[in-house]
Amino acid sequence: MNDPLLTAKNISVRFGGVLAVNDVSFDVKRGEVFTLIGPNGAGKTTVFNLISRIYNPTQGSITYEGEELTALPPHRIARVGIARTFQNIELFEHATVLHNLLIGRHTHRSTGLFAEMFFTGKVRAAERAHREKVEQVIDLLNLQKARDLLVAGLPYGVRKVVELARALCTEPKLLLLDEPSSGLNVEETDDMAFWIQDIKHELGVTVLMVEHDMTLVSKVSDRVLAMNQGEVIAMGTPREVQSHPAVIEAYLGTVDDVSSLRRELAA
Ligand SMILES: Nc1ncnc2c1ncn2[C@@H]1O[C@H](COP(=O)(O)OP(=O)(O)OP(=O)(O)O)[C@@H](O)[C@H]1O
Repeated sequence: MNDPLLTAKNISVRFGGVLAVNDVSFDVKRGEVFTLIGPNGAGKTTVFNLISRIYNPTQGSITYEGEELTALPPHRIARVGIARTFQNIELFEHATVLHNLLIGRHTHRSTGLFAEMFFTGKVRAAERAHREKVEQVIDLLNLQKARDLLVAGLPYGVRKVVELARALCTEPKLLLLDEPSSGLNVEETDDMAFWIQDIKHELGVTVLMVEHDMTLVSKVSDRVLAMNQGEVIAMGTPREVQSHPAVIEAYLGTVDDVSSLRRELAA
């Protein structure tokens, strides 16, 4: 658990005149849930998008399993074992849950076009393996009842779990979760916390997430990094970070976030 899977060193990102991320360093250890928090505009999404290769850093380096991640084009990240979910769910709405999950397996396809056209033994065996993996994920996230339903007809909370399932079907080492609780009610957020803990304990997947809901953050995170105005202001356990004076100060003015912090501290 102490071995870093990902290391960000002195990363900065500038968008024109805005320094969105300013000299940020951290590492994510294998097997942990590492969470980025901070008020709006703190730079969390920008850091997240650097790791999922949507942006390039203006300065600094990010290594993943010892290799420079910033040299990798965005379409290659799934191949090295990085999967992500989106704040606004991105699924094929008019396909079933099962089909969405099978699509999530495409990074593991190693059979050629000729073999696929003639559905050779190798293709049949690969197809069976893909289905088995998908069924395992369906069982893990308790999606049996939804497996043959169209995504378009599912409640929002279930779609969020399907998106998580699709990311897991790629068999990631690092799972990037972009605000997993956004749009969920309290009960669904509790379920999400349960799935994240299960993913960590059952599958040993390392999780890096951006999250606003402090209850979820406290429940699932091993370590938390707090940012404000592009800079790191605190890092440590959820409790250490939430009671850090710089964090409390950064949240002042965003009343909802402060009350949520206080509720957590009082708990
Ligand atoms: N593509 C972009 N072009 C220009 N400025 C950007 C871009 N993306 C982010 N920014 C700016 O960078 C800063 C950090 O934004 P970022 O979205 O990373 O913050 P955040 O912590 O994720 O906020 P939120 O919680 O509101 O999503 C903000 O000032 C934002 O306006």
